[in-house]
Amino acid sequence: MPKEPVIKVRGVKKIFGEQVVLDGINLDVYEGETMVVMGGSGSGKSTLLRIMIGSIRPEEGSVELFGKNIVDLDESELNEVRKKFGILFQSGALFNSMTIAENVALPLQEHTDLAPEIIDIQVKIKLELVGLREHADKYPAQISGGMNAEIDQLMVDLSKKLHVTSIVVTHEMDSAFTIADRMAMLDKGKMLVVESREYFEQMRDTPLEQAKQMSQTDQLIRQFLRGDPEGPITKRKEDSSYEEDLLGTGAETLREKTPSIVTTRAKAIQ
Ligand SMILES: Nc1ncnc2c1ncn2[C@@H]1O[C@H](COP(=O)(O)OP(=O)(O)OP(=O)(O)O)[C@@H](O)[C@H]1O
Repeated sequence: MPKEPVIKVRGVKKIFGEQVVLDGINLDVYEGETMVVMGGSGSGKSTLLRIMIGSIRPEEGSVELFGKNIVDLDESELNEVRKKFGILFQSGALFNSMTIAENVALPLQEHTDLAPEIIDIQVKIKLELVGLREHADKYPAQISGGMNAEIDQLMVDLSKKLHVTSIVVTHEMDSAFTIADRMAMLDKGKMLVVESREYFEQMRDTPLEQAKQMSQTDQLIRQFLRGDPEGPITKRKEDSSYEEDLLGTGAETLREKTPSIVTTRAKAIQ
């Protein structure tokens, strides 16, 4: 594995309103590896991903993609960098009124000067790579059913064949363990741990008696991976007030604001 990462996140901090959603995040992703980002609901996974693709800017820190800090780029410079990577949404994000082949051709038509016959060939190659060449003229709705289970294997195959670098956010643990080379776990806006898949497998498979000797962090990771009802995550929830549990770190802020909201409403009623 080369020393320099293709994606280098350093000291990223993101604040929404008064809530610190990401706090000093560091992450390196190396060429050809699949990095799975995990974490509880609201831990900041989507926000981190959105910062990494330049769709939102952090208050602090840098994100280097292919050696370029994208945090300082303007929209047209960002679009140049964006040509080097793809974004796949859970829902597919395909144009439903266009065939599969037309969907794949679109970015090539929009962003390159390639002749139509070259684009045709490229589309066929791309579809063959993902096992969809025979479905080229179908519409997205005609092929979506039953494809989900194949996506994991597809990612593993493509990563091997093309040496693609991937960052995946998922809640599905089976999927995470199938595709990941390394995994990163976010917890309440902080990067808890970035480790090999084997490390996380070891955490997940540690028997309860042995797990009791582990650090709080390892026990938290173990509970998260196993989805166990008991453990440090549950304890933390039980120890927090209902308000904190409901509103997270924003609870304090909202509490401060509540009187003014109430006042405004009262005034409106009068
Ligand atoms: N545009 C926004 N404005 C205000 N708060 C936001 C915004 N986007 C995200 N947040 C808040 O930031 C926190 C982290 O959200 P984020 O969506 O990154 O979490 P997540 O780990 O992806 O969660 P999930 O697994 O539920 O999708 C949450 O408290 C969320 O409410």
